[in-house]
Amino acid sequence: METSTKTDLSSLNDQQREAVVSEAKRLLVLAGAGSGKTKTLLQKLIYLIEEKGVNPAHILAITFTKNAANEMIDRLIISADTTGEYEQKLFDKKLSQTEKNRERYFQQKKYKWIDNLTIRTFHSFCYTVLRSYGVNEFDNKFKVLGAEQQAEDEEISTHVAPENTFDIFHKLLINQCEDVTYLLKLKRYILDYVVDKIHLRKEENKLPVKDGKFFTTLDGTKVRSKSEQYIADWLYRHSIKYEYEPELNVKDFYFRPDFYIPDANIYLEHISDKSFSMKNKEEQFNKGNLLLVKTYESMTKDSALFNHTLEKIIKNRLPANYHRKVSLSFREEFNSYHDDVKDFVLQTMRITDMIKVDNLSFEGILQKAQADPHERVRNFYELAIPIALQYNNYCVDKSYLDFNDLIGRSTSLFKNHADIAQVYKQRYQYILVDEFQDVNNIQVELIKLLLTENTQLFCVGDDWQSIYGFRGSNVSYILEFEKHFTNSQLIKLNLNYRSTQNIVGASNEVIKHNKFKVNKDIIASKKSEHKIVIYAGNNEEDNIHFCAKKVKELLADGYLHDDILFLYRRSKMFTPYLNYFKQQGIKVSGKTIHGAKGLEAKIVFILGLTEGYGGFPDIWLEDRIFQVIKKANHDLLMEEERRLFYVAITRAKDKLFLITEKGNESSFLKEIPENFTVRTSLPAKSVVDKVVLCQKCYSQLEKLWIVCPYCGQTVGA
Ligand SMILES: Nc1ncnc2c1ncn2[C@@H]1O[C@H](COP(=O)(O)OP(=O)(O)OP(=O)(O)O)[C@@H](O)[C@H]1O
Repeated sequence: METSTKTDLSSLNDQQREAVVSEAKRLLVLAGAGSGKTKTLLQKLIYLIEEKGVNPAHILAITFTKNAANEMIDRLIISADTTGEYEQKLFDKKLSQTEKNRERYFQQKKYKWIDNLTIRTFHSFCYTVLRSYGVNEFDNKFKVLGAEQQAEDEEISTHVAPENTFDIFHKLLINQCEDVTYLLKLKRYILDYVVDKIHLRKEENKLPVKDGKFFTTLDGTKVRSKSEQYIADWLYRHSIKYEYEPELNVKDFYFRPDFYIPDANIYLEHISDKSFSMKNKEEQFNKGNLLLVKTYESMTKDSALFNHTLEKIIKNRLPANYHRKVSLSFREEFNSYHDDVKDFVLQTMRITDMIKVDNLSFEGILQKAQADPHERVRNFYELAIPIALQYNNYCVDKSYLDFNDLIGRSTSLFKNHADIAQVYKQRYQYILVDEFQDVNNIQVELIKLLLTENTQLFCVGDDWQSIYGFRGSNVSYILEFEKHFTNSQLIKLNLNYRSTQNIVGASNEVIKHNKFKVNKDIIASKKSEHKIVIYAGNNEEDNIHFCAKKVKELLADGYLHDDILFLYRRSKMFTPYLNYFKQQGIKVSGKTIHGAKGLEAKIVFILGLTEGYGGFPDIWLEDRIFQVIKKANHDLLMEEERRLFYVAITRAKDKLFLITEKGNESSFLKEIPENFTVRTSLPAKSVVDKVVLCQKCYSQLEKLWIVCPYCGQTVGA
């Protein structure tokens, strides 16, 4: 097969070249950030076709995102296009993304050898497998669920399900709540663990407690103890009206008994070891000839017995014809708790996803959860698993496949139909996988089902950049590659072409704190002219002003808007920055760190380097609920957080700005030795504020600000 391009082995270093020409049937290229993994993989593709005469139709290259697949195709077209026109169009700001996609499509058709290659994401590959053969396993006229990813893939987007996953789960939950027992159990769960967060109470005494009342009853009343909550819930479930702590003055003084039940005309006091003596109050009841019933904490230990007691003392005193029918509905019950129900739905979706990624059984997980010592965990699964099972049935019924199903159904198709597997095994004699550190169990199973002894499997990845553990990826496939793919060859790439010495040095030092990794000595090919800048403002506003000021300076120094990239954990962190930048006429792009995988920029700002929620590290997956499915200890989760920080740092080519907050700095910042960094500060803002200047002079002054005009002190460059 003649390609119009030439393998440029001379542009590769020794290790990259060794990987490209290797004849190993199983090969892992284990590399550091910016060491040319993608470049090596592309050269391998070209080398196979051009030097080895491999028919492109026999090559399957798998990426994780549609963007990565497109980038691979773009780089192949650029290498084939001697006119340089395609590259120009690709970077032409006047062309829209749709126009660029169309151009890619035409170019791909023009170069037959590129068109004959299969360069796909795992999902789109499985999508075509199931469109062709799915009738043997499921239905080949299926629709795909999973909004964000679909948008990236034109082929899949033509068969998108008309509803989204969240709405399906939510709808199924509402239907399930027609069963009143389920409804009230769900409400109790949400009130306890989402609204009241009773499981966090011991550690966080700071939770807002109004007037000592902490526990929320099923009808939304705030009461003082779990036992009072139990009594109130019992009354609610039996549709018996009650007043909580009504004010009473019988004869001598005012006081508040725990409950009054008007239809039975009785007062109820629950006595715990914390209760004050009842003597004086009981006298008042006698004087007023009112009926008081007492329940005791010891009774609550056995809920069946306590129910029976309440039945006896309350129901027997209700009028014989007492019948207060209240029909409970999802809408009414959760009227004030929409967001909390949403959290429950999202958590149910997450565990459904985790169970499917690891190909586990839903019933098995329910059983395991029931043996958990914590009531919260047991209750969660008892409520969530029925919804997850209904979701699966619903998808079958509607012929929907979500992204896990696409892979799961393809693996079972290959397992159950050797003849179909054979078609693919024969077709793809070369399988190349990018970002191998991100594979999950079902993806590896799929790859294994496509291999014969003679297939060349070529994987590239960086264990230090594995950041999708929370979605089910399993870094051990790269760490223990040899165990999964015997007789494999390992080639390490350790020269970083992207970043300067300080950036590479800092990233090496940070990652050293991880134990679960392959050791690599990554060295920088570029010398450093700048240190990494750490800025700790007093608050977010300070940080926004600092970033705006720096961006203006960088633009004035000749950098382009496109050279500057802002990175953060969650998109909403960037919103206040963007708003201010817009006011200032600054255009910069921002990405979540997960979304910046594989990208690079001359200047990188990393926002939110603080401790705690939303900062670094933020070990949100450390919830006992997830541990039922996947054991993950604190140290391992911490390591993934550190890898996320590593990915962020290593996107920068020349200059790196780390933005934190005074007094609340991320512990990861301390892992960077001081000789790589410089700390900076803005001129004291209050000083600048006292000077009333026009905007133009203000920004001039900010830029040149060296000496405070009042005290003469140097306040910053
Ligand atoms: N042998 C080489 N000589 C010069 N430059 C190279 C070489 N190999 C790679 N590069 C350059 O280094 C940069 C990083 O390469 P590439 O994007 O392939 O790295 P990567 O390992 O996939 O990075 P990451 O995993 O961090 O996203 C690119 O700008 C690339 O052109």
